[in-house]
Amino acid sequence: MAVKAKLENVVKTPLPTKHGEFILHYYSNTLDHKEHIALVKGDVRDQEKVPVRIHSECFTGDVLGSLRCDCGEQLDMALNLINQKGLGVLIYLRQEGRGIGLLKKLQAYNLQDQGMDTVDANLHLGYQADEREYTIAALMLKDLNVKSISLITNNPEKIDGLTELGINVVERIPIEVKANPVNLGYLKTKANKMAHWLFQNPTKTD
Ligand SMILES: Nc1nc2c(ncn2[C@@H]2O[C@H](COP(=O)(O)OP(=O)(O)OP(=O)(O)O)[C@@H](O)[C@H]2O)c(=O)[nH]1
Ligand SMILES: [Zn+2]
Repeated sequence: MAVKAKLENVVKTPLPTKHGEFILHYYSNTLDHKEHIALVKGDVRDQEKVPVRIHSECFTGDVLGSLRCDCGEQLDMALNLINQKGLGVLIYLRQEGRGIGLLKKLQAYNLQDQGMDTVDANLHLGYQADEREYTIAALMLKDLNVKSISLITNNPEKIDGLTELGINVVERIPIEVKANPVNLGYLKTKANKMAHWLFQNPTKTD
């Protein structure tokens, strides 16, 4: 696929975090002009099977600790995993609400409180279940010169999307957090309607 967007690695700076030391790479781009970030651990250049997490922004989960979803815990888990391995990349993509934005996601939450699931709420608002795409993530991985990746995900669409964009995904690392009473229905919908690899270990179901 021909990608016309231009991406520039504008700033790199060390970032010590509670999960360990990373180098933060700030990117600008001509596709959506948003501030996408890569947190890089170790020298990933020309490496095979680099652990990569592509995290989609979730203000409510990542910043506020919302229990409605699994995003915040997945973010912590992914950074810990990459730190432990001493090598890897966490890409923080500004695709809030599976690409529909914060306002629409909050409206979707209200629809879910009226009985819709996370997929039907998106459809009701006039969107696809998932509006995300991964061109910018693929360009960032190309800029970082990783040869092949082990993608940290439960989402088959992410693997397909990146592969179509020319990223060599050679392995998957699961990232399943323990469900809580608030997000259990949401996670079951992701498993049943969005084909996420969740609840596959019988000891993890309710
Ligand atoms: N529209 C909408 N977006 C949501 C909802 N709950 C979480 N999100 C967003 O979903 C995105 C995260 O998607 P997930 O499906 O949890 O995870 P994923 O990144 O596709 O898959 P994994 O790699 O397996 O974690 C973030 O952008 C969240 O803001 C919801 O009910 N509706
Ligand atoms: Zn979330």
